[in-house]
Amino acid sequence: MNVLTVNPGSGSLRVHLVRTEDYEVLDSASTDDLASFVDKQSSISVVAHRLVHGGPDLVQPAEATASVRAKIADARSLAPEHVPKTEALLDQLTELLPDAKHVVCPDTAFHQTLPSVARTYPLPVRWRSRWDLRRYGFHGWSFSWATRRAAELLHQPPRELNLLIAHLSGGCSVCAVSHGRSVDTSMGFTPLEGAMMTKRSGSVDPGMLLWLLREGKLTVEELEDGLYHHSGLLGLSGISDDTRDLVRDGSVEARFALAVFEHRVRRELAAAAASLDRLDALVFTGDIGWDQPETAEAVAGGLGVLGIAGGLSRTRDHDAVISPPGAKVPVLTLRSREELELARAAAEAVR
Ligand SMILES: Nc1ncnc2c1ncn2[C@@H]1O[C@H](COP(=O)(O)OP(=O)(O)O)[C@@H](O)[C@H]1O
Ligand SMILES: CC(=O)OP(=O)(O)O
Ligand SMILES: [Mg+2]
Repeated sequence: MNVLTVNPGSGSLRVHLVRTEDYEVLDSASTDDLASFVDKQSSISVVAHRLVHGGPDLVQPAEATASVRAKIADARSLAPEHVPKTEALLDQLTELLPDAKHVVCPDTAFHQTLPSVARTYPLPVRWRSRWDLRRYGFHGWSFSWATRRAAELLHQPPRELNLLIAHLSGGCSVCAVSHGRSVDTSMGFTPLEGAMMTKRSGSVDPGMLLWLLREGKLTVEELEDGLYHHSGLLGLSGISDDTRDLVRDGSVEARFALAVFEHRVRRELAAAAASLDRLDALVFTGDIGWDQPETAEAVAGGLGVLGIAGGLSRTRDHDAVISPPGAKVPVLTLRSREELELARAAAEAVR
C-alpha cells in the first residue's frame, strides 16, 4: 500500500510517499505545491495527516470523518501554529485525492501512557475537569520512531529500554521512555511548554505572564505572538532561529543564545530523568539533534550528573551511537523519521 504522509511543522511542510510493504520512501518533498507532487504519483490509497493536537477526545489515529473534523476544529486554539495547517491540508488533499482514505494521526497518541502524576497540573480540580487541563505531550511520532530505532541500534527490544530522547527542531521537546513507553515529556497542554525552541519561548514564569497582562504591558495577542514567533533562539540572538547560522556567526549574542538553549534542554532532560529508575541511552533527534554536533556535545557534556558524558563523534552520515566506546550511558543520534511512523499508524487504522 502507498501512503502519502503529510507533516506540517511550525516551520516547514514535508510530504513523503511510503510503501508499507517494506517501509521504503518512494518520493519526498518539502513543498507547498502538493498538486504537482500528487500528480506525479501512480497510486496513493491512504493519506496520513500529522495532527499535532486533537484535544481530549482525539488521541489515536482515526479516519477524517465529519465527527473527527469537528474534534479537530475544537482543538484549533490549543495548537494555533499547527492545527489550522492540518485543517487546510485536509481540505486540499481530500479534493486532490477524493478516493483515498484520509487518516489523522495525533502527536499525542504516544503519550497516552503518561502516568497520572506526570499528566496532572496542580490546579483546582474544578478547572481541570471543566476544561481538561492536562499534559498531552507532542512529537509522539518522532519519539516512537526514535524508540524503535534506538532499540535496533542497541540490539535490545524496545520494551526493555529506558531512554531520554531530545527532539530538537523547529519545536523542541524531550521524552522519558520507560520500557518503551512515554512516562514523561516536556511539552504539556500546548506545544509551548518545556524546552526553549527556535522561535518559541518554552516555559517561562506564569507569574511573569500574568504581570505583563495585568499591568497592561502587553495585550493577549501581543503576548501570544511574542511567545510563539519572536522568542527562543531568534528572540534571544536577534540573528536567526537556525543553530547553523548561530554557530557560524559566533558573535557574543549568537553564542549566548546557544548557551541558554543548551542549558534549557539539559534542564528538561534532567527533569524527565526523574521519571526513570535507570537510564540506558540518551537519544538526539530532530533537525538540530541530527545536524548540529556542537549542540549535542554541549548538552551531553553538561549532564555528568546523569552519568552522561561528551566526547561525541561529529560524523553524521547514518543513525549511530556517537559516544566513545565504554561510555556509561550511550548517546545516539538519529534522523527523525516521523513519516515512517505516520505511514504505519495510518495503515493500521484503515486495516
Ligand atoms: N540545525 C538546524 N537544522 C535544520 N533546521 C534548523 C536548525 N536549527 C534551526 N532550524 C529550524 O528548524 C525549522 C524546522 O522547522 P519545523 O518544520 O517546525 O521543524 P520540525 O517540524 O522538524 O519541528 C527550520 O525552519 C529551521 O530554520
Ligand atoms: C509539536 C511541535 O512543536 O511540532 P513542530 O516541531 O513540528 O513544530
Ligand atoms: Mg516537525
